[in-house]
Amino acid sequence: MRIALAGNPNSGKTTMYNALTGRNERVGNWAGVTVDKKESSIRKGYFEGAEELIAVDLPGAYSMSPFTSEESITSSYVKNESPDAIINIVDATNLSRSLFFTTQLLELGIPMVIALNKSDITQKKKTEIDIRLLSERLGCPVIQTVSTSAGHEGLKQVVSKAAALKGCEQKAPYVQGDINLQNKAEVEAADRKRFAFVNSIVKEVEKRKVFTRDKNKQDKIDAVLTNKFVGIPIFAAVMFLVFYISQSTVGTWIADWLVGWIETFQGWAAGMVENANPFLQALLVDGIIGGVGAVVGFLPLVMVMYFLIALLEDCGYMARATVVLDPIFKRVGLSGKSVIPMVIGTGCAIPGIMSCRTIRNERERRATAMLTPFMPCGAKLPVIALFAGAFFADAAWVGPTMYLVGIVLIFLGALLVKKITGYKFRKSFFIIELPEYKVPSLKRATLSMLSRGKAYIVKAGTIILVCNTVVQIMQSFNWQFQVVEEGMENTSILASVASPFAVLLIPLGFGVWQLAAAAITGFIAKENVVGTLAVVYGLTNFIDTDKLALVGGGNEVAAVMGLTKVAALAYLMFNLFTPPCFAALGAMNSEMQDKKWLWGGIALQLGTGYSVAFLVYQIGTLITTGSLGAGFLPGLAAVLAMAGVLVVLSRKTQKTFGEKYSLHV
Ligand SMILES: Nc1nc2c(ncn2[C@@H]2O[C@H](COP(=O)(O)OP(=O)(O)OP(=O)(O)O)[C@@H](O)[C@H]2O)c(=O)[nH]1
Ligand SMILES: [Mg+2]
Repeated sequence: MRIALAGNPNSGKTTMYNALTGRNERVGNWAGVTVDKKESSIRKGYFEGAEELIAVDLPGAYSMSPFTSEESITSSYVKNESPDAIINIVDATNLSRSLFFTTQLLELGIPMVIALNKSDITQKKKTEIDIRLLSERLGCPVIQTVSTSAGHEGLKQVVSKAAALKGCEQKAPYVQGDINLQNKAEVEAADRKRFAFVNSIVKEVEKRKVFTRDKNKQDKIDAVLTNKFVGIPIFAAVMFLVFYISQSTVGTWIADWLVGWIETFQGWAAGMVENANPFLQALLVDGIIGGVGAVVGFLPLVMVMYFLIALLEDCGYMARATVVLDPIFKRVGLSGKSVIPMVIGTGCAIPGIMSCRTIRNERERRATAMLTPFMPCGAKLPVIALFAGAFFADAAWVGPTMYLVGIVLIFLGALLVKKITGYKFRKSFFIIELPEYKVPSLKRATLSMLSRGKAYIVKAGTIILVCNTVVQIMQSFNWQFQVVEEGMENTSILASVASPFAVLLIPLGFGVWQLAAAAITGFIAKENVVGTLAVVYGLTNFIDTDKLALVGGGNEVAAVMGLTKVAALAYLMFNLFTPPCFAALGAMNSEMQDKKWLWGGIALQLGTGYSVAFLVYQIGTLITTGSLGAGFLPGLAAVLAMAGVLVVLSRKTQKTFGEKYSLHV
């Protein structure tokens, strides 16, 4: 039999689901973590009886009349697929809000048990709830539970009660008469009546120690953290700390330590296969062990960051941060929650895009998924470092400028998306609900870190590995499948594939096949850019292709590439702000679930990268030399054509929306 877990957001449904089934679905200390239906069978320890029980975890909902897409998953599931029983998870700390949905569920006539969850918190706060009376008033069993402690007696009782109820009839305590659901006033009046009914029950059954000191303290902290003026500086400081710990101290210590070990191991392995076949040596020592080394050097930074972010999520801070940032993000058509994908995206765009899940509004979610890759990810750092080292004497402004440009592009891109999708005619419902503060759980943070880190490791281990091999072959062989000799790099397969693209890049200041080739391998994975440049320019003496770093000779590297500073900057930005990598596009695809949005996103990224590089190169060249760079006119034509498409698209939207929303008298 099938048992649905339904209730308000953040009431602990997924926590209970994980406890009952032994699964490991994502939980988080805020509303709207689960967005899909999930099902799995309940472990035997929780009930007696031979029949298989299947638990169905649903997204949280405040009401049966849905106004977000996740809520409609929930209401249509319980209405149309009639589960055999419902466990209604009620957040005991927020009884009156929860029971609104409860009374609606009870009207469906599906046997139901109420799990009065988070009862550990109510106990601590000395809030008393008269379970017996509540159960009597609602006409359904009520059981206290604590989902966070697996094996809790309450969980067993809830499951066996739900199983025993199959086929039983329960009488709904409140029935809403027939109303016209299209009529807003009627619906509101009915909702108000229901609230009055619910409040009358709550008054009877609940005795709060009016505002405990604890609650006051929380409110005071919230007043500061979500304050209009200090909230943002606090957020900036917290983020600075996260980056400082993960990128400059703890993360780098772990990385250095690991890389040291790998290098020792690499040396040892090289000694072992000294006399073996050179192909085997190359494959094992440089290919596999070296490749692992490159990932290991960067993974700890990402993992430490994800761990810290998970702690911030779990203790309740991130929910406050999204509230502070929401007014800013809303202006450009994003959600306060968009900040989380963007922060995560500075590690790797894939988990970043995947964390868009918790954004409830579909448009905001898709727009965020499309824009997150503009945040320079960890794989782009070696590219930035190479260009900063070779062309700008390691100037400190290069790195931060790239992040700043990324943020500006996100906002501009969001405005564009808003214009084209007619966003301004749509309301964004950001339900400001602040979860309780709590001591973050190290276990949950570790799990969250691992699941996000896994996305990166899988990418490194599959797509990148395969594509890298292909690129290696393309750059080492010519079309006759003979090994390309040094100095003859322009006869390789890669060169012939890249050359036609190079023509398109002339207006950007870098129309040569080598740079085009590196940009193309960069689409596969940004880690490749540095390695490909080293190979196609014969710079392997100056660039360590394992560590993807410049090892002295910055000026020589610059001389061999033959780029002006301005063109180098344009090339760097082109690599950073064109589509990220194949794997991230895959993540975008699965998050957006709409081909139009996916291609729109890719086009936006391509157009942005191209236009930014064009502007940087042409304007920079004009300033530094007094005349425009090569290919100005064709480049301008291309950029204007793209701008033209955007104008036409947004005009079209304005028109259709204008018609749709015009007032007919
Ligand atoms: N103290 C306490 N915390 C709990 C309990 N159950 C869940 N939580 C916490 O409540 C938060 C929300 O849990 P989730 O399981 O993600 O909630 P959900 O109902 O699935 O939320 P949505 O998916 O957003 O609808 C998490 O931080 C949990 O650790 C409980 O019994 N006691
Ligand atoms: Mg959930």
